[in-house]
Amino acid sequence: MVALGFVVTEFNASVTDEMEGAARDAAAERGADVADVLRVPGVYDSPLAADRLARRDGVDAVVVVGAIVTGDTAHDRVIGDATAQALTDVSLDRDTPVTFGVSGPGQSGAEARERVGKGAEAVNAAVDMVEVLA
Ligand SMILES: Nc1c(NC[C@H](O)[C@H](O)[C@H](O)CO)[nH]c(=O)[nH]c1=O
Ligand SMILES: CC(=O)[C@@H](O)COP(=O)(O)O
Repeated sequence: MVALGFVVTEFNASVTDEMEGAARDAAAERGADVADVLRVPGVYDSPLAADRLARRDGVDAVVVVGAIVTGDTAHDRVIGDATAQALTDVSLDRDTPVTFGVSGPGQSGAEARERVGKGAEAVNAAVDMVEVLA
């Protein structure tokens, strides 16, 4: 059975709670175990938590769940770009799949609600990657 670590972000929690629920459903459908969950304040804070999970014995892949919404500045893009790169680095450094269940940037809160399936997509990608690399 594939063991997943989840990093779930609390910023925009009304959206990320739903994303986590869909991600858990997807894990159950794929027969994967959610072995560990770390909750962090926001997407920007997720790489260190992902790194910790990727180091843990028994975690085959890490799924990051979050939603970045647009404010008045380019802050959302800074968060998205920096985090995507950092999570890629964690995956390559730890030789462990780290999948990106993060919606945005460039979306409103309402648009984020239309994308709550991103967490489930990331679970499917994580299980696929573990199987491909086995
Ligand atoms: N604006 C969003 C954030 N901002 C918070 C950062 O992710 C981070 O927690 C803070 O800068 C402290 O390090 N986070 C999201 O997940 N989504 C956003 O839209
Ligand atoms: C992207 C956000 O939701 C927020 O943290 C930043 O908003 P702003 O660009 O208005 O500072």
